[in-house]
Amino acid sequence: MSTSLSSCSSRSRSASVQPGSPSAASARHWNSSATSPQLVGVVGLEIHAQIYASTKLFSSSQVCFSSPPNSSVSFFDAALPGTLPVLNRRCVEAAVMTGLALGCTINKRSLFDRKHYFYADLPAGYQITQQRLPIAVGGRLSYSHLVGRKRNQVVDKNVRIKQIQLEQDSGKSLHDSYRSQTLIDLNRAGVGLMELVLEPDMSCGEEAAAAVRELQLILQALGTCQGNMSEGQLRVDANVSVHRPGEPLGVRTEVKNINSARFLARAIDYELQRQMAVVEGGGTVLNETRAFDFKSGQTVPMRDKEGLQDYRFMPEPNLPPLILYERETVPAHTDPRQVVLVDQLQEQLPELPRVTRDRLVTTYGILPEHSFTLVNEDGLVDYFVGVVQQTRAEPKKVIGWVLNDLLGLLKQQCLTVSQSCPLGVPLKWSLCVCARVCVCGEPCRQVLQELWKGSGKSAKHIVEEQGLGLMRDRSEIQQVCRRVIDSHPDEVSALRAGNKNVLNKLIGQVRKQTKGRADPQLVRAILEEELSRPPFHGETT
Ligand SMILES: Nc1ncnc2c1ncn2[C@@H]1O[C@H](COP(=O)(O)OP(=O)(O)OP(=O)(O)O)[C@@H](O)[C@H]1O
Ligand SMILES: [Mg+2]
Ligand SMILES: [Mg+2]
Repeated sequence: MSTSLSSCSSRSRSASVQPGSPSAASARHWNSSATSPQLVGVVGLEIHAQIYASTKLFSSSQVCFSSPPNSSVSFFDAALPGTLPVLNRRCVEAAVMTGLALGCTINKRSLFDRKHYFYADLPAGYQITQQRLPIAVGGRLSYSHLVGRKRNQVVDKNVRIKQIQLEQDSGKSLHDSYRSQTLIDLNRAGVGLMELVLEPDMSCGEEAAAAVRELQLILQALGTCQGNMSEGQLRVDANVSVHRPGEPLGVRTEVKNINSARFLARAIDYELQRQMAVVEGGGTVLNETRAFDFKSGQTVPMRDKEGLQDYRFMPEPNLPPLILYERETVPAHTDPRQVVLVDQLQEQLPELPRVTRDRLVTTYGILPEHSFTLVNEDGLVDYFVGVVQQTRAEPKKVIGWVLNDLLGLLKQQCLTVSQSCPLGVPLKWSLCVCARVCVCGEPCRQVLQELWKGSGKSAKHIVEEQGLGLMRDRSEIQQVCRRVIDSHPDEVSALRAGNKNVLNKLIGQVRKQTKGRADPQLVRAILEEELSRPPFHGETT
């Protein structure tokens, strides 16, 4: 196979080129030795985001992930004859907010349609969706991914959004292999979904995973979807094809219902490899629906979706067109409860993750890659900002402490910052104490570990009890500095020869020998002072 998928950066559309334009795709990828260009991957996603609402899209049944099977099913959800849909205002607002945040045009008039298919967990035999005229069109999802050996170079990319449509979720089929039965749970039937259809602007699994992670953050910031992929709140269908740049797009396969960003990347890259092998072997790719088997890491054809689907779309006769307004266009005497105002929702949009990251970098001078980690972890931005404000410690020190020590502990316990409440409050105070007393490093880690055990002792108490406070005694530190200088002759000569970077190594040694307690600023000052003196006779020059 002539194309490697180890990295998509060489084959992906770069930040400076308008995504999706044929010229962008044909501008590179030519194999200098070959007469025809190499095959490249094309990826387009359909993302189903479950709307964060207390009730379903067209009924008043509760939405609850963990309720007992079939305990939240209204007559309408079960498709009993004579029942009618009543549109949930909250779902409409969520779709409008999502569209606005992604720069879409909001259609002031949109329509509902029936999409028919036969499946046991779809009792009506059709799903209500928005095929002809969806609520939002156009728009763009900007995302970044970190590349480079240390993953510290930020590459910005864009993917165009074709449309966002409101639709119903289906029920769930639960397969009981022991009894050879399939059981149906209709709790999910009729839950509000936003289907976001993305244009085929991506070229590999890594890009698709980064785009989905960014969308997840945006939806969470908006509060329109909780975005928990493992609970199925965000499910992705990956459309994948290969072609030679300059030629029409290849036949796509659709890998259905992927519920983790990591699996999404793996499924797409596997599927690209598979299709490239087919095309290079002279075969043709079939337009089929496939599933990802995470155990084998392979995609396999789905038996139930063989052949071309005819959904027999028709207008939904029980729902009038959905009309949205701006404040100025609301007709007189309209019931305000029946009105969704687009301009009002626009004003209510919160700060989006991209803006938060930029703000963290400019306000606190932290590295861009650190701003990504802060924003990616639920509750960590507020935590970081709170600690900086309360301690007035240098943000660069706080970020080191938060990312290295706090996150390490949280990961061990499989917790997020928000979940660590009620520990959150004492933790914040412990950070304050640590920032004042011992700045960062090993002593802070010890304090945190003690607090985590829940002994009830305060951070200050632990610092005093274990003698973890910052060491500020000049003569004590000077002695350690001298010992370190004497035992590192090569480093000292390198420093004296002008290699200033070596100083950090010596500072590190002093901190190590004092178990991280020596005040780093004092250590630096003493080392510089000691090393500025002319060497004694016999000492390395
Ligand atoms: N050649 C291609 N290669 C990869 N992706 C493609 C290609 N052509 C279209 N796509 C992607 O396929 C998706 C099509 O989604 P859309 O909802 O319009 O139709 P569908 O998949 O036929 O319908 P359904 O909603 O029933 O799955 C889009 O995300 C689009 O970007
Ligand atoms: Mg679709
Ligand atoms: Mg599809």
